[in-house]
Amino acid sequence: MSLIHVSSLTKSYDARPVVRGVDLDVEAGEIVGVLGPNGAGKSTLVECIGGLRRRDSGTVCVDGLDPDDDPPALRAILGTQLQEARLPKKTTPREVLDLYRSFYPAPRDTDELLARFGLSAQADHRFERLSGGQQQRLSVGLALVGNPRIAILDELTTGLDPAARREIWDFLAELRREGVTILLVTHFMEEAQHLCDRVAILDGGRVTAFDSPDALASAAGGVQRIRFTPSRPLGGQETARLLDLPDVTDLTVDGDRVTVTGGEDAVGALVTHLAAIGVSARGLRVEAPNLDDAYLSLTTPHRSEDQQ
Ligand SMILES: Nc1ncnc2c1ncn2[C@@H]1O[C@H](COP(=O)(O)OP(=O)(O)OP(=O)(O)O)[C@@H](O)[C@H]1O
Repeated sequence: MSLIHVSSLTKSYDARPVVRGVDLDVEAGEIVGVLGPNGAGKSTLVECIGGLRRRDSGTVCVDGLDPDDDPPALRAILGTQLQEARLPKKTTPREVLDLYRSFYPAPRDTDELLARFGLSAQADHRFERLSGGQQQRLSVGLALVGNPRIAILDELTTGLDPAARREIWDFLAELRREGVTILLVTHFMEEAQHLCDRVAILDGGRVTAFDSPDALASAAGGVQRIRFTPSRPLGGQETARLLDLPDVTDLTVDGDRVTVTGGEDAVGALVTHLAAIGVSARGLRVEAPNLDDAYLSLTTPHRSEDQQ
C-alpha cells in the first residue's frame, strides 16, 4: 500500500462540505503538491492527513496508521508545518527548537537548523521581534526538527524573499534524496514545477487532476503562445490573415507586439507565412504550455461559497 492512502475523505464545517470525497495516494519518497484556489479545502485535507483535524468519513492511512487515533508511532515520523506559526511571543527560536527536539527520538541539531534556515543571528531573539519571513522559516524548521520520514508543509515559502525560497527548495531536494516523503500545499506554480513529482489540483473540495507537472501541462491542450514584433507594421487585413493560418486559434496585438496562440504547427505556419510577405519576426519567443495553463483550466476562479 502507498505510504499515505486517502479514500473518499469528507469534511464539513457547520454542515458546509469543504472536502468532498477525496482519493489520494502518495508513495514513499515522493514530493506531492496540493494546489487549488483559496478555500478549495487544501489545508483541511492535509490537516486531516496529519491528524490535526478529524475527518467526517472516509479512510486515511499513513504508514499503516490512522491519524484520528493519534498514535504515538505516527507522531514520531510525521513533521507538520502549519499555515500560520502561532508561537508564544516571548520565546526564542533556540528555545522553541530545543523544546520540539525533546519530543523526538532522533532530532536534528538545533544549531544546524538555525544555520540552515538563516536564523543563527536571531537564535536568541524573541519570536515577536522576528520578521514575517524569519517566523516562516522557523515554522518550517520546527516541522523538520524531528527528522521526520513524512513532512506536511502548508505554504512553506509564502512571504519569503527569493533567496530564502531557493534555500528552502534546496533543503527539500536534499530531504527527498534522503528519502523523506513530502506533502506540500502551495500557491506557487514555479515551486510545484520545481519540486513536485506529482501535483493534486483541488477545486471545491474535489481532486480535479493528479499527475506530474509536465503531464498536467501537456494535458492542458498543447496550446503554445508565440510572441514577436513584425519587422514592419502589419495592415489590418494582414493581421486578420494570421488567424486563418493552420493550427492558429487566437491572436492579440498590443502596440507593436503580436501574440499568436495555437497548436504545435502554428509556429511553422506563421514563420513561413511572414517570410512569404517579406516580414521577419523580431524577438520571437515560443512559450510551451505550463502548469499555470493546467491550473487555470482545472480550477474555477473565485468560486463563491454558495457554489460549492
Ligand atoms: N475551523 C473552521 N471552521 C469553519 N470553517 C472553516 C474552518 N477552517 C476552514 N474553514 C473554511 O473551509 C473552507 C476551506 O478552507 P481551507 O483552509 O481548507 O482552504 P484552503 O484551500 O487551504 O484555502 P487557502 O488557499 O485560502 O489557504 C474555507 O471556506 C474556510 O473558510
